[in-house]
Amino acid sequence: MTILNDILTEKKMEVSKLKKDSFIKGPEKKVPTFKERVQQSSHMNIIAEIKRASPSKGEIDLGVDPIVRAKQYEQLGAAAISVLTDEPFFKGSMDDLRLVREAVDIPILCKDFIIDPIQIDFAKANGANIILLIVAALSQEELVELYQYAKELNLEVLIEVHNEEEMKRALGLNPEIIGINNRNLKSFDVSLATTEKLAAMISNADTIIVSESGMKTKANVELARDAGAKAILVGETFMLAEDLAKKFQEFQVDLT
Ligand SMILES: O=P(O)(O)OC[C@@H](O)[C@@H](O)c1c[nH]c2ccccc12
Repeated sequence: MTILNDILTEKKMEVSKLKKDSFIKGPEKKVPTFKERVQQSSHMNIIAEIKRASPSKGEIDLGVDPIVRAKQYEQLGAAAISVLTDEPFFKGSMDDLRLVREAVDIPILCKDFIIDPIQIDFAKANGANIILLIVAALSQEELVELYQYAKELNLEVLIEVHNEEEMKRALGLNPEIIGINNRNLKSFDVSLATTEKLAAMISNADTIIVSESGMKTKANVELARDAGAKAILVGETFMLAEDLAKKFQEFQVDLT
């Protein structure tokens, strides 16, 4: 059993308990899209993550105040904020997402393992603007269905891939945003060569490439940029940074 299988088993149980008519909808906020933010910026676009814990790292910062942290990220110029909402493995919650929604006016990514449309409704009700679809967790049919459903709800979709086969499947949707995860979900090993290898498969210059996971140094970010990434997704390094502002600025490398 891989960790992804464990997570998906748990997720199925969670989904079976969700009921559409029980959602309390927060007020809708008009914020720019992630795509617009990327198109208007000349430096590396940062999706800054609120990550309390993870299966690979264990506890990172269980007690983080999501409101304070989200405001910091926004002030530092984040293009978007990623909020992990999975509870069993990442210690996040939809409450975190809702609090962040109230605190900031930039797009928010609901970072979870989505396997059912009801989770997309739930994410939207709590203020998400972007959802994550992990190709490795879905059949092609499920991927297409969930992608279209999210689009109908006016959400942006980050389609995440780890290998060539998944990239081919993702490209079949002609998506606007593709996330390349540098972390191998089975071994947890991180290799930025994944971004280099998979970004080369994308021929549509309008596709926004997000290099995800394992960004630790400015050189890592430059490598992702040189491979074609216009955005990076950063969790651990920001959560553990002694000087967040300094780290953040270091990662906002020039794209031109
Ligand atoms: O903490 P890191 O190494 O900077 O990684 C952030 C993000 O890419 C990672 O949290 C992530 C990428 N894809 C995911 C899917 C589910 C949960 C988590 C993730």
